[in-house]
Amino acid sequence: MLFNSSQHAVVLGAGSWGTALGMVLSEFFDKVTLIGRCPEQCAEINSFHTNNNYLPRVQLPKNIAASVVYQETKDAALILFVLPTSATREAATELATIGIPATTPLVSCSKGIERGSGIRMSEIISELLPNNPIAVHSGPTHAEEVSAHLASAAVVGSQNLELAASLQTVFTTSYFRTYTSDDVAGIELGGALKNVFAIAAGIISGIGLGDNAIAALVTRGLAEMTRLGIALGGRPETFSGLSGIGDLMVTCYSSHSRNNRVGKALGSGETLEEVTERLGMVAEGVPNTLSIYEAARKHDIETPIINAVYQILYEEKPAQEALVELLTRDLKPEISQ
Ligand SMILES: NC(=O)C1=CN([C@@H]2O[C@H](COP(=O)(O)OP(=O)(O)OC[C@H]3O[C@@H](n4cnc5c(N)ncnc54)[C@H](O)[C@@H]3O)[C@@H](O)[C@H]2O)C=CC1
Ligand SMILES: O=C(CO)COP(=O)(O)O
Repeated sequence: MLFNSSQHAVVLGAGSWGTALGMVLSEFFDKVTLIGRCPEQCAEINSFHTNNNYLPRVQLPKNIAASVVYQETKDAALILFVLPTSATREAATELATIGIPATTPLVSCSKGIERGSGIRMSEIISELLPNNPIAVHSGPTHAEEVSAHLASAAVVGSQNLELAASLQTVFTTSYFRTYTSDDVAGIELGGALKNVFAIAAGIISGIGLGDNAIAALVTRGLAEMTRLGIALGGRPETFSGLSGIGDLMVTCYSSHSRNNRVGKALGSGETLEEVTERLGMVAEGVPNTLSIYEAARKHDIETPIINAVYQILYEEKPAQEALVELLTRDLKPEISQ
């Protein structure tokens, strides 16, 4: 076991998921520090043990503190990246500049791939901090439910098996169960790709279609996720697991999903600018529709649902028109790669 309870864990990101994961870690570690950006929000966490903008009505454990000072990472036994994917490179650069010990394990918990390079978050972190042990954590886990101690399961992935097993213990409580895997790419890609299908599910609700359409989307979305995910380096079986179909289902069906809410508002006629401004939190599917669409073109993979979401978000194609185009594509057998 690589960790003991007297150590200090640091979570980069004091938003909804950083706070909920901090709560999970606080059951193992004596001290957990959330690194945020806003001094007032950190003061609220330290004084009142609440984070009302992100998790209203949740009382945080007393051993969770918050700070805007990245230097707090220097004595951490474990550092989690729970930031919007657009902030991962900047945060990893900051840790490299501070000079954190090369032995500190780093865990990426964000869901997306980088625009331009098309690389995964753990690859960005390893590029900037090449000697630190690296892992990823993902699954069907909305912060609102985890912070309310509603039962959830996730998966931690690392090629370092001792690290994966140690993190499994740290990430397990009476309400949160964590499995292990060594398919780091597959885990990250499932989490990234499902965001686009969750926007599509929201659009379907927004334009007034029913349960049949969502079931078709989830099923064909899984086929598309698996096809593209394999091309980008994941293993097929991982997409049938918690970080694949598990996360796809929760975000396509749950009203907690920010991506789903973005899609629903778009389907109801709001503009992308209006809905993202109102949300006030990150919906990774919005930037990731661009990065994932570009990755699919680069690898020449057929992705009709991703293409439709891209056209609705970025080419002003009316959702109804995109839907008819999807339904009237060339006919084919159900099982085909
Ligand atoms: N909310 C959820 O239920 C889940 C979210 N995730 C993933 O976790 C990641 C973070 O999402 P949320 O916490 O939900 O987002 P959020 O929008 O609730 O919070 C993000 C936080 O990061 C802060 N931030 C941005 N740049 C920063 C920087 N450079 N340094 C420090 N803080 C910075 C923002 O100010 C904000 O407080 C995303 O990739 C998301 O897909 C994964 C599983 C569940
Ligand atoms: O990844 C998530 C749940 O597993 C969060 O999804 P949303 O960003 O759509 O809320």
